[in-house]
Amino acid sequence: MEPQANPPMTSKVAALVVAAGQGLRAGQPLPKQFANWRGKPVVRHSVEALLAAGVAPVLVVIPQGAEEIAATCLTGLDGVGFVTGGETRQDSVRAGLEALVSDAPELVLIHDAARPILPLAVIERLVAALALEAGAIPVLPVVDSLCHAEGAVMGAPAKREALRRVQTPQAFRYADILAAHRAWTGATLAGDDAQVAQAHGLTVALVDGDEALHKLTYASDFAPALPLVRMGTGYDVHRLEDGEELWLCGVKIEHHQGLSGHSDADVAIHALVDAILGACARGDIGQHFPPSDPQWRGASSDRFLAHAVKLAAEAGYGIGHVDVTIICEAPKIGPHREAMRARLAEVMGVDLGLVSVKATTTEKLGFTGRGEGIAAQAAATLVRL
Ligand SMILES: Nc1ccn([C@@H]2O[C@H](COP(=O)(O)OP(=O)(O)OP(=O)(O)O)[C@@H](O)[C@H]2O)c(=O)n1
Ligand SMILES: C[C@](O)(CO)[C@H](O)COP(=O)(O)O
Repeated sequence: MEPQANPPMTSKVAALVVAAGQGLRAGQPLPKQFANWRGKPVVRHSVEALLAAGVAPVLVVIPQGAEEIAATCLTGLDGVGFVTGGETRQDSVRAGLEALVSDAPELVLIHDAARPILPLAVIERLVAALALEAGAIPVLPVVDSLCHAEGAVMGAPAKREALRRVQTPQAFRYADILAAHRAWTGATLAGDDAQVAQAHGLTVALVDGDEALHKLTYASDFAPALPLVRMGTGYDVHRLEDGEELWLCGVKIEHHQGLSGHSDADVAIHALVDAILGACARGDIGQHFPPSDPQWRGASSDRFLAHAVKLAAEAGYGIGHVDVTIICEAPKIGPHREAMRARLAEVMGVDLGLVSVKATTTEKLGFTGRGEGIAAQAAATLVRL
């Protein structure tokens, strides 16, 4: 028989979603499969994906006594049934397979509820592979080098080229995997259903997995998703006075007056610091470096900028770009622009191309127009590291 390249998803494919664990490592207030993740209960994500793929029935294997919470998590979904699981994952899968006996589907997908994102393409690859083999599993290559551990020291190196990370769903011809589970006599538990199948003499095909199938295991997996890009703005004003130095964007400029105020009164850096702090929601410059604190009197503003970049990095972000606008009648900023860009880039540790410095006047209007002070505004984008 010719192998079917891309068989249509029909009711010949059933699914077991194993959701009977305790989720202890995830440290959630309730078993992780019922906890909320990216807007809905963990288990609901993959059940919806299976139903949308045309898989039926979808049996969800749940802990003893969890019918109510499971029903709440999956409310409104047709074609879903519940089965009580066992003490181990293997027991839970076995219970689910036995519950499918009367349906006797041709194929079955066995999936961890703890892997919420289930791409349709993976399901299609698995089902296609079952045209040739009794089982199929999604796998990913290993990117790190590998070694065995001998206590706290390194044992023999392992060849990563020959190894794969195994995900779920794992797909099988139903009759074969049921027989394999029934026949399991291993002294220890199998790592997954593919190992049960292999022990029964079945051949298991490898298909491409997907990083999106990541298994939620630890509390950190439940942390809110950080946006890819964040944006902040800053604005500052300092008074021009006789007898003061003029520092703008970390560059000292010869001028008949200088700016007075917090630190070296580098109004442009202050606006930029607030833009970066704003982008990572870490308050403003005055919170981190209070003007009342004598240690900042006359201090170089470079250190505030370096600190803001460090706080952004601690929040998981690097500088995407910065754009500073200096608002004054004098001095002329143009002759200093490149030195300013270079200094900001150096302090922030970023490429020059990510730094923009601009200037404008207010047509002699207002305090900047009258030369009483200089204002600056800044925008910064942060990108997830
Ligand atoms: N007796 C069990 C144990 C696990 N599972 C399911 O198997 C999947 C993979 O297991 P794992 O991530 O280890 O989940 P838990 O066993 O719940 O986690 P922990 O070990 O942290 O308690 C999960 O969807 C889990 O609900 C199950 O159905 N029955
Ligand atoms: C089935 C599995 O998800 C495949 O990678 C994995 O073996 C489950 O292991 P766990 O220890 O039950 O999380």
